[in-house]
Amino acid sequence: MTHILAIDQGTTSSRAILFDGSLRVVASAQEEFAQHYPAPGWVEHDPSDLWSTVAGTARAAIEKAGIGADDIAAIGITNQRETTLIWDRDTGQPIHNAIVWQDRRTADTCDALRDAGHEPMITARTGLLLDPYFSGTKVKWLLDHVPGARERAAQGGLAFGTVDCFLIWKLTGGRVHATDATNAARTMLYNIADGCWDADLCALLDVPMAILPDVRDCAADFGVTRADLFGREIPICGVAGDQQAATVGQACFQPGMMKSTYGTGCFALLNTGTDRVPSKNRLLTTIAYQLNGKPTYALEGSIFIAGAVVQWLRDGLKIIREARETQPLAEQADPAQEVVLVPAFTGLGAPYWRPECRGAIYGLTRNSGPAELARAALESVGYQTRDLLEAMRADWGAQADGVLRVDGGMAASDWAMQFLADILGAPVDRPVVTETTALGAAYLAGLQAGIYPAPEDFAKGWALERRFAPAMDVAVRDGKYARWGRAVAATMNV
Ligand SMILES: Nc1ncnc2c1ncn2[C@@H]1O[C@H](COP(=O)(O)OP(=O)(O)O)[C@@H](O)[C@H]1O
Ligand SMILES: O=P(O)(O)OC[C@H](O)CO
Repeated sequence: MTHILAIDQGTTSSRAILFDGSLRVVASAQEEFAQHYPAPGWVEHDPSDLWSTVAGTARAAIEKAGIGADDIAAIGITNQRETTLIWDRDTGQPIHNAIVWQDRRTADTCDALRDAGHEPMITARTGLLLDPYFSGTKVKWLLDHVPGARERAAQGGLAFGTVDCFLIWKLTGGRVHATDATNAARTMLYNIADGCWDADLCALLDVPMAILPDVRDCAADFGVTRADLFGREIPICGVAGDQQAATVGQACFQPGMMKSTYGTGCFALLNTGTDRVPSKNRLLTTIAYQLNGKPTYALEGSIFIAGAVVQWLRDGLKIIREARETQPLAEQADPAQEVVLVPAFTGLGAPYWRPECRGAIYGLTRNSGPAELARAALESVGYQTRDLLEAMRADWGAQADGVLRVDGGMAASDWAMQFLADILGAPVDRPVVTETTALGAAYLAGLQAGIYPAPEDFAKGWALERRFAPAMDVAVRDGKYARWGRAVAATMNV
């Protein structure tokens, strides 16, 4: 029993990756699933798609590896965060589609809570800002809108969970209703200072506490799978939200260490140790991981559009066929043109939090073409990251170690990573293993199962593939960043 199965349930696909006893990838499988947009700004997932792609990819990875369930010591789960499900405890049937983190349907509820003066209390207790992004208002929406849900919840017949919690329920055949502290921290119902569900917040959002799951450490006992799923009961030993799992996978265990993951969006986390740092610059305060009952905190900056801007070049503008074509295009771009793209396609996230904002392009000339747009798209990801790091520096001073560890699909772009280092004026480190999210989940499970070493020793195994050192002239960097700042300000004023 020397392998760990990591389940990574993401926004657009589910992945299963098998790691061996030395944390090497042995086999993996991935499956995309449908996105549902029932109304403008609404995003849903069919819970049966989440479950079938997880079960299917897990079985496929095991088969590819040519091992048996007996060789798997434990399962680690990592997941898209905040996405909200409610199901019937008796039948296991979800009462509605999952409401996805990107969904904006509860914007009015958030506005009403803000107008009533509740935001400072919510932020002080949860570390979050009032935004439809988080689960709390989505739970309220489901209970308010699904016929009979409130009555059934009052009788104790319903269970709420984020995706990890739903998968644990399904994997254990309804025997375990539990989540981990990192996922609980994204619900807007969990008090990160006291480490418990907050009765006042639940009352404010009209959420009966009987529907809430048990909250456990990231490396803990989450029960065993149904024997019929993989041929044997396998213990579930590790759980963390995907950005927190990436923080673990990047071995950012020391205060001051930072990672940024470039997938569809970009999420940067700065480890602040045992300090629960309140942000004065509209970042989130969250739990990076929780081991042995002790939370380690982080400041988080969340950007909703990163790799998605490259998808837009491909699927919207159709000026590239594949994401990697952005690199040669950016290299060809006319240095004299200063095209700036503000990719606020779904509003602006941290540190602006302007859900109503929409994207804009500045500085077009008759000579502007695909090359200049591709460069502006890649640059926009660097600028947005600098916005986050400026806010982190302001919140936490010079204690940050100044090096940014990167991962995610877009970290494959050398051009984007070099620009990132240039515009940050700081080194950007890309590790050998960029599947850090699954690695983090596997590590947490293996730690609990006793087959992986303590965090200090795991951190020694982190290997650098390439460091991108800043090479841009300081005056050029400052000029470009100032121009970005003016472009964002103009976009917010439209
Ligand atoms: N070589 C590349 N250059 C630029 N962007 C890339 C490159 N490779 C992948 N991407 C972008 O990375 C994203 C995919 O990363 P991934 O980590 O798989 O995302 P997610 O888990 O959010 O689906 C896509 O948005 C894609 O446009
Ligand atoms: O599924 P991803 O990788 O897009 O990550 C989504 C985040 O967890 C949302 O907070």
